[in-house]
Amino acid sequence: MSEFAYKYGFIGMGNMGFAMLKGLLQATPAESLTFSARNREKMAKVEAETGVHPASSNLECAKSSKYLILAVKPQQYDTVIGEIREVVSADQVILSIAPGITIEDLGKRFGKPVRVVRAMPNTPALVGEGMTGVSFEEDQFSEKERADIREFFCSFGRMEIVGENLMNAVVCASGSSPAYIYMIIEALADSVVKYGLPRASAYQMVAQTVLGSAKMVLETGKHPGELKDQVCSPGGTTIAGVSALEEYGLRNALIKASDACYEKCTRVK
Ligand SMILES: NC(=O)C1=CN([C@@H]2O[C@H](COP(=O)(O)OP(=O)(O)OC[C@H]3O[C@@H](n4cnc5c(N)ncnc54)[C@H](OP(=O)(O)O)[C@@H]3O)[C@@H](O)[C@H]2O)C=CC1
Ligand SMILES: O=C(O)[C@@H]1CCC=N1
Repeated sequence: MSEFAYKYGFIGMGNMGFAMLKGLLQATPAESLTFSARNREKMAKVEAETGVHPASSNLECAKSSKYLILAVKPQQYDTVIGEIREVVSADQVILSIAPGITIEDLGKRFGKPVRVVRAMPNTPALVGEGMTGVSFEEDQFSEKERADIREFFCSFGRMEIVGENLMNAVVCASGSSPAYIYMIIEALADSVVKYGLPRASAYQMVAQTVLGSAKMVLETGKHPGELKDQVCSPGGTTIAGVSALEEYGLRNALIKASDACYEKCTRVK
């Protein structure tokens, strides 16, 4: 019997905490989960929607959870750690999802031996299609804990273990990039509303196309360039569009987005 009342405890229940919680609930009973945040009204709403009981405080959440997920903004880390430091023990596992905060840095902030898993999930976790890059020192965790860590992240999508030196790149690849994809969906929809397609149809057609195209990459294993070529009939409509995208710098715009995102990761405090 575990000494902890809950298997997973979330501190912070905003966009990312809630997305992970909802995904997790597909595979985990509500009774094994808890959470804390600041706003009592919002917490009551989450409880009503999910059946997950909130803890009375961050301290209570930290004390009672085997796996403690820090789902607050990086700027809140020191406040939260200050509140929970005394009750966190090396028997627990801290899951940190903030960009730019290293495992070593987190250890220093706790000022005592803690075991940390550093991860970068994304909001599609809400619909079970998350993508999480995960980094941890394997030998610090038991076989059961490693299985639990995998089960946690897989409950709301795919996960891949990466070296910690690649975590900033993961932020660019999957943590932040859903925002870019939504911008592309919005812009592409605008571009066809211009030609008379009703807005609702435009979002549905474009979003389903993004979903289908992503599935093609994941399930055929073909190079994205090859899949693109299959759409481009010689002298056809698509190559005319592709040519315009090259002229206006789509590829370079995305590369520059990752440069800016990566650079920002190195400056998170
Ligand atoms: N949003 C995203 O796409 C992704 C975010 N992340 C990371 O996840 C973390 C959370 O981000 P996100 O969910 O977007 O942020 P939100 O602002 O949506 O949520 C933050 C949550 O933290 C709570 N909170 C703030 N201060 C405290 C405190 N002192 N004690 C307890 N709870 C507190 C807030 O509670 P209340 O509302 O009650 O004030 C809120 O529930 C960040 O580190 C972020 O970088 C990682 C990957 C993707
Ligand atoms: O924008 C941010 O800082 C967070 C981290 C990744 C996605 N959202």
